[in-house]
Amino acid sequence: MYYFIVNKYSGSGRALKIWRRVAKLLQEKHIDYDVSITEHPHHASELVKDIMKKNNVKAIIAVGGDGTVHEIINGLIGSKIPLGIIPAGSGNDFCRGMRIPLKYDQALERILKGDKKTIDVGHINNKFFATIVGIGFDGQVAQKTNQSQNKKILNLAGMGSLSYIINVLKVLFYYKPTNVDLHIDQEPIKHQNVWLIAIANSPFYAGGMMICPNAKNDDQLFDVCIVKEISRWQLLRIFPSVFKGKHVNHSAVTIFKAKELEILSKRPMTAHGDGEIIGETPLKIMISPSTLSVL
Ligand SMILES: Nc1ncnc2c1ncn2[C@@H]1O[C@H](COP(=O)(O)OP(=O)(O)OP(=O)(O)O)[C@@H](O)[C@H]1O
Repeated sequence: MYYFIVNKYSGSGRALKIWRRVAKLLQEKHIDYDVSITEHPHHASELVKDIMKKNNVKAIIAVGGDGTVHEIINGLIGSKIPLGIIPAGSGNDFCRGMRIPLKYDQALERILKGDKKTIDVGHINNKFFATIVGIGFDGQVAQKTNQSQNKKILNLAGMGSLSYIINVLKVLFYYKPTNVDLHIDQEPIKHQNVWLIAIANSPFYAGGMMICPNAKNDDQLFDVCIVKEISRWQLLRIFPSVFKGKHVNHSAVTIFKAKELEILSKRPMTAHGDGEIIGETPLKIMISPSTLSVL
C-alpha cells in the first residue's frame, strides 16, 4: 500500500489540485493507496509516525513542497520505509536536487518504478533536513517568504519561486552582517561581517538558487558556502549569478566541505532548514550518512 500525505497549503493550494489528478491516475492503474491531508503545521510528522505502525507500507509519498518533505523526513528517520515525492510546492528544491520530475505524472511513474537511492541527511538542533540550512541573511529571507502575501499570488500564477527573489531584494536593504565563530570539524575559525552561511546536502534552495553547485547527498559531507565582507551593492550585483552557481568565483564567497559545524555569532542569526525556520545561533550541524531511502 502507498501512503500519500497531502499538504493542501503547499504551492498556495496547488497541491490539492495535483493530488486529485494523481488519485485519478492511481485509480486508473488499480493501485492500492491511502491518503491523509495535513490539518496543521507539523501534522505530516505525526501522520508518518501513525503510518509507520502499519505493516503493509510500500512507501510514504509527500504531495507538497520542501516544507512538507522536511516534516515527513522528521517523522521517518530511523525507518527503512522509502520516501516518494510528488512536487507541489513553491520551490521544490529537494526534487530539483534529486532530479525528480516536476510534472506530477512523471514523478508518479518514478515512484511506481520503485528504484531507491539511499541519501545522507543533515542534523541541526534535534531536527533533520534534506536540502540546505541557511543562516543569517538566508534565514531572514525564508522567514519573510513564508509570511508573505506575494508568495500566494505568485503561486497562483505558477511563479512561486519568484517570491524568494522578491524577498531577497527586500531583506538586502536592511540586513546587517555580523561576526561569526565557526568550528569546522572541531577546528575554530573567526569570520568578520558574515552575510550568510549555507550548509548544503543538495545544491539548490529558494526555488532554484544553486548556492552550493557541487553539493551531493551521497558523499557523507556538507558543502558550505560563506558570503562575507561584501557591500550591499556588490552583493546585489553578484546575486543573479547564484542561479548558475557562478557566484562561487567571487572573492567574497568561500566554499569548503565539512562533516560537522558549530556556529556562534555576535548577533543572533536566524536559521532555516529546507525553508522552514529552525531557530537561531548558536547552532550545531552534523551530517547523518546514508540515512534516508528515496524513490
Ligand atoms: N493544514 C495546514 N495548515 C496550515 N499550514 C500547514 C498545514 N499543513 C502544512 N502546513 C505548513 O505548510 C507550510 C508550507 O509547506 P510547503 O513547504 O510544502 O509548501 P511551499 O512553501 O509552497 O513550498 P516550498 O517549500 O517548496 O517553497 C509548511 O510550513 C507546513 O508546516
